[in-house]
Amino acid sequence: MLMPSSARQQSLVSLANAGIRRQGRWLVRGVDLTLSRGEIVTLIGPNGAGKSTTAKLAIGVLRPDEGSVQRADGLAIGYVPQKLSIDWTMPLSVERLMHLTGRLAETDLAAALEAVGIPHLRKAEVQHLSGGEFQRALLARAIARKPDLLVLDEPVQGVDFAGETALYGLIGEIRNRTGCGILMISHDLHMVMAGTDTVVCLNGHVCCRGTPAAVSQSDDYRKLFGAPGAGLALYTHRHDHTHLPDGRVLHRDGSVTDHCHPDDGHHHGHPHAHGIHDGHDHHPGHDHAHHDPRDAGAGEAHRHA
Ligand SMILES: Nc1ncnc2c1ncn2[C@@H]1O[C@H](COP(=O)(O)OP(=O)(O)OP(=O)(O)O)[C@@H](O)[C@H]1O
Repeated sequence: MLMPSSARQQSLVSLANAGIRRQGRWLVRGVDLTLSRGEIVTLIGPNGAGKSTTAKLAIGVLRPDEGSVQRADGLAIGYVPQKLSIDWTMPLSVERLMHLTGRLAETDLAAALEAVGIPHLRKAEVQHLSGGEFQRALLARAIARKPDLLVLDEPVQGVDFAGETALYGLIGEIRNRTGCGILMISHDLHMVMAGTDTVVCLNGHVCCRGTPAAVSQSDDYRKLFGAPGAGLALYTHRHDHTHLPDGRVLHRDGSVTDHCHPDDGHHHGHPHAHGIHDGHDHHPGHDHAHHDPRDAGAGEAHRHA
């Protein structure tokens, strides 16, 4: 599934004026959306805006009552739903969770757990996993079948800010490595991963769309979320250095120092991103106090031990 450059623009799924009506009410209507190989599209919108419904339309769980949905022939889909119907009173290992949606070859199961960084949790009980570990297990299950299209409904739910960054990094890596297209759902723009190509803001209909930065500036987005969108600086800033596992810092010019430089674009009061582009790894001794990025002028305070 490596991505030849010619295949990059291949459309995987396309919704045209799609709508779903239930009990006399349109849950979503007039949705136009195209997702290509190698692309990350994130649906945002308030509760009940129709994000999950739109994702279900895209993967074919729901058929449109209006408009059309086209999928590439033989499209393999990996889906991580928002909610799972699991009997939490029954013991369930990660390995069995992986097989629940269909028997997996041993090599694919092992490779998927390795890819999401939890091979050691193979026999662990799902009930005992942390939020981040559980999301990784679900991601492993979805990628084990080598999907062309990965649909992730709130993949960072129950995960703290640092875990969220790591998960988004992982999702970006999966996209880069496999070339799959990714349709993600988030509640709000501040949760959107840095590598998102297009944000589609839903509120029963498509209220606006564009790059994360463009959407943050749109009047429709601001009306809907009542936020100034200042937090989007968070997603556009790129680090020019990487924290090595031993705590030292590798700079873009190849030099290695014990600490960050004050002008590294990484310090107090500086709008700051963690994303798939920045190669920024967290490590002990690098403390972060995250402000709510929806606050105007929000940044991130760092304390380097
Ligand atoms: N089968 C159904 N019958 C009737 N109404 C439904 C059905 N499925 C969903 N809805 C309603 O459609 C609306 C959109 O639901 P959906 O789950 O797509 O929203 P969402 O944007 O994903 O919300 P959230 O952020 O809360 O997960 C909601 O008001 C929901 O109650």
